Amino acid sequence: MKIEVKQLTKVYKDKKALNNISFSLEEPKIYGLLGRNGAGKTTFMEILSGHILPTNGKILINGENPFDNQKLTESICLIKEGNNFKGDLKIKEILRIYSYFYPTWDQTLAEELVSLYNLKQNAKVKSLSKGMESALGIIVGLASKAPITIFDEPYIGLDAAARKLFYEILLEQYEQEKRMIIFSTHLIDEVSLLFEEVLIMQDGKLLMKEDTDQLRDRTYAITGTREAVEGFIHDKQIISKKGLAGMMTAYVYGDRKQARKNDFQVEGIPIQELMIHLTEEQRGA
Ligand SMILES: Nc1ncnc2c1ncn2[C@@H]1O[C@H](COP(=O)(O)OP(=O)(O)OP(=O)(O)O)[C@@H](O)[C@H]1O
Repeated sequence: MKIEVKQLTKVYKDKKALNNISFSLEEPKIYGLLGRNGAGKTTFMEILSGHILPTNGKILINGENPFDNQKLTESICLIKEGNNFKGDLKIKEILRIYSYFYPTWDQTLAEELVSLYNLKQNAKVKSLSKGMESALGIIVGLASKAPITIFDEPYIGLDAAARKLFYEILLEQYEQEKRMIIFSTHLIDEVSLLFEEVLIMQDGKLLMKEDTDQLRDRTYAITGTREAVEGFIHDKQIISKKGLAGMMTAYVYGDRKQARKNDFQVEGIPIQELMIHLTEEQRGA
């Protein structure tokens, strides 16, 4: 699948939720779509899924507009934070409905996951706890095997063990058959190892789109005495710096070999930290 985002803008009354963004996604990868509250992530995913129209610009999937386009929407599965399913339906009915909708649906996987998550096929959605309802969303997203599967903060109420199970199955399924998975979450530390590429949004703009390994290679954290670190970073591009009791840690762009030569303590920067500091840097600018 090829997703082309061209000068995409969405305005709600006086709020520009998306502000003229352009990029493309071509490979079956696990993409992390990150950003602070209100950055525009959900709006982007809703347009991509063909649920809402942009104000200006467009998204093309394999050259076509996803809005009102069943041929395309049966290749896209969006699992939202909540309210994915009608309350009066039973779990087994939901699985049946989705099996009709998605040509790639895997009923065996769906049933396996229903029992792994201890759900009852005859239970109605309205009788489920928040976590159970999230589990059902995850099951549908995984079993859809849709070539574009989108999870928008899909696990409200799910405990840590249930989330871990989700990551494991997601990865296992992805390894068996690669597809485009777009994953938006605020629990970045937990999932960042799954991401092959990250997209960071800020105030309706795309701040960064980069391969995770490359991002890890071109950023690092150094710690040392304040004087030594200040001396080292004065000609470097800095993401942030923080001093405490005569010591300092700085997040830096560049090749970490030079820092190693200087006997600093050198480490990678967790993606969550990067996201926080990049979006702060931008806000302050
Ligand atoms: N239906 C709507 N009507 C009016 N404003 C909206 C609507 N949907 C979103 N917005 C506004 O557009 C902006 C982007 O919202 P969006 O939900 O896309 O952000 P987000 O990155 O998904 O945020 P979060 O991480 O909090 O879910 C916000 O300022 C939000 O208030």
